[in-house]
Amino acid sequence: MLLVKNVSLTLGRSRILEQVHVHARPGELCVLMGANGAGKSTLLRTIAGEYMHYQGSIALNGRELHAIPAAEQARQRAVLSQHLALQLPFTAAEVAGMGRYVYRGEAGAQDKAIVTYALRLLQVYDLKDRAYTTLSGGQQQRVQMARVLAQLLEAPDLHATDYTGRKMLLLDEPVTGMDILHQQLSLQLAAQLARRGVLVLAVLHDFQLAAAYAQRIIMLQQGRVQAQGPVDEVLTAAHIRDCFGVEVSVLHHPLCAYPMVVTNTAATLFSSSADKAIKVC
Ligand SMILES: Nc1ncnc2c1ncn2[C@@H]1O[C@H](COP(=O)(O)OP(=O)(O)OP(=O)(O)O)[C@@H](O)[C@H]1O
Repeated sequence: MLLVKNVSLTLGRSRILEQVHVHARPGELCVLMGANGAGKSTLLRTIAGEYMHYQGSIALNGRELHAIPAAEQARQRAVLSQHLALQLPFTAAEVAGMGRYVYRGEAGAQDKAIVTYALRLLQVYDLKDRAYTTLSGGQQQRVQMARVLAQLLEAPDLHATDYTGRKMLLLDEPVTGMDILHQQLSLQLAAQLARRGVLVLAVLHDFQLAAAYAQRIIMLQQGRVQAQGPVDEVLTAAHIRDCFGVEVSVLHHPLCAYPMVVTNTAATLFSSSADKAIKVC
């Protein structure tokens, strides 16, 4: 269980998170949503132990983050950060293999089997010997997903282990740059991990993907939680208008049980004077 209670965070001179209160249970795929700059990545990074000067409380299974040694935290959770820049000429397999560093220095046979399994699941095994820097953006993102999967798994089989209460996966915009097939594949993997007891917290911008895969959505606005709860309760036209300033309709999906968010293109975002200014530019 992850319990974030009244967490506030200041970076530089700016208050980025304000009295944030969220919780997530093992086995849940929770999605963090909100406009650019709302504080999603900062919240994820704070939970990942990157900003330890937070005020309030962050507890994992009843233990305050401050009390969990960094090495233990690294074995409990895997983090996919936004905009990972790697300049050194590592191969794709070496990058995925970095996920195993938290367990031991030298990669043993089991580590190699897990890395191979993760690369195959993300369909990048055939790229394993390529220099990571020469891969396309979407391919790099799939290798990064393989890295966090390799960090999380205890066996080269997604279904072999029950991770309940032991593992947390933090994903910051995991499907950015991926094509539609690999977006679905990556989120299905995250959902499978959740079914094996992993607590998954993912930042997503796409309402459709959030509706399809989340059990709960947490919507942030200017560093505060604007809404959190089941998909149907949070993905409403009113919450989306408040958080994003966009008029949408929320419809019933004709085939699936989740809601469908469509933008109302008739509602213009520009006043006529702003419109003129754009044309002049
Ligand atoms: N190290 C920092 N120092 C000062 N301000 C920061 C720092 N990191 C982030 N911020 C500010 O905190 C706010 C929230 O940033 P954050 O990256 O968490 O937003 P986000 O919701 O993830 O946005 P996006 O959707 O654009 O990724 C932004 O205004 C950002 O400029």
